[in-house]
Amino acid sequence: MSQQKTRNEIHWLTGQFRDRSNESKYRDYIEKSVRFESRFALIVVAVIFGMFGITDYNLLGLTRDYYLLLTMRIIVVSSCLILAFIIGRSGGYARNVWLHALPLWIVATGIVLIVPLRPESLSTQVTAIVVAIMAFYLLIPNLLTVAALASLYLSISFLSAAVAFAELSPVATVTIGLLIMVANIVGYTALLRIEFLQRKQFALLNEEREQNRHLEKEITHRKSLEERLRTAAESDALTGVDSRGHFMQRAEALLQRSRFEKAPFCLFMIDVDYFKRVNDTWGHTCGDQILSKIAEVCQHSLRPNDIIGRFGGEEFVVGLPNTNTSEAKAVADRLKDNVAALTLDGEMSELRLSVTIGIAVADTEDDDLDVLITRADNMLYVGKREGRNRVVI
Ligand SMILES: Nc1nc2c(ncn2[C@@H]2O[C@H](COP(=O)(O)OP(=O)(O)OP(=O)(O)O)[C@@H](O)[C@H]2O)c(=O)[nH]1
Repeated sequence: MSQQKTRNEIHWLTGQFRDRSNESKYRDYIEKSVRFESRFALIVVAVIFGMFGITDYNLLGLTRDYYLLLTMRIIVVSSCLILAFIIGRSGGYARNVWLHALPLWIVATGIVLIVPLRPESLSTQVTAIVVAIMAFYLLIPNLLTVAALASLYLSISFLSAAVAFAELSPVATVTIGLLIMVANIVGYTALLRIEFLQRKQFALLNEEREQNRHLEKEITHRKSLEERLRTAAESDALTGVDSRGHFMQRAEALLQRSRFEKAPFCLFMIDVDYFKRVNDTWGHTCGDQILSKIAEVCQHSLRPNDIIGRFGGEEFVVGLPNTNTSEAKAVADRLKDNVAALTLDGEMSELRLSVTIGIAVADTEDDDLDVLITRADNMLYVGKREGRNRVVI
């Protein structure tokens, strides 16, 4: 936060960000509008500056001085128009600041050159100077430092030209000097304030964008965390089938629906035979791998609408909506055969696996999920007692 504060610090004298990269970003940000405004302002300045040629003619007639003034005005006007065109196309405010400074210096030189050619109209020119200083600061979009330097150049050159060519008295020199100074102070202060406020607004906008980006990242992170938590809660970590809790929820919903639709519903309890031996012989890690393989085989032996969950240990539970007794028997046989056909790699290739399956069919409206599970469990134990590797209904 304090790093951001330092980055957004504005120099009290220049009205620019102390941080160069931030200042450069700000100039890039305003470049488009500055280009447009500069072009517009330069065209207006060129037109006004050119129009004063009419007053030159009225005062001087077709004299040598008039032609000199006219030449100077044509140079200033065409320079402004050319620069307006260039700035409009490629006036990068961040890198080509000189391009924005150049018209100010050209216009300032043009104004100063009027003094030796029309010294008798000095009072009008003083007014024009004050207006020009204000325009430099406030109307022509520019950096405070650029505007201030050009204004200073205009002020000092004008005053020197006035003293040299218009034979100013010391009192008049001081009065005009003070007037120009005040114009500079007012212009400088006003532009400093504008620069300051605009950069503050830019900094606030950036802060807001940064916070939004941060928030978006946080939301994405939380969403993925939520998703991971949900998956972890809903599925069994080892086998990837439904966790017991999630299976119970889904099975309950399927059972209700079957009742509503008056459709049959079956439930399997599946238990891997002699799994303790597997663990004892090959170790728990191999036991885990085998369990997840069996779960995979079971899943692939079921139909898309059937659901399977891990009930605990080496026991799985399956819910079969829209399934009658004979269909359930067929599915269970297929599942049992697929497990029996399962071959493992390496040292365990000789190992033959089998499962015993107990089936319960929802008969009456009163058969709830727990009743079905108990009944399927009983069938499972019958199967175990009768020698395992079988399906019992
Ligand atoms: N590797 C592994 N073993 C498990 C896991 N959960 C339970 N078991 C083991 O499964 C075995 C179950 O043994 P028993 O309940 O005696 O049953 P069984 O040996 O399969 O014999 P029957 O079910 O009677 O055919 C135990 O040794 C448990 O430790 C598991 O997540 N991973």
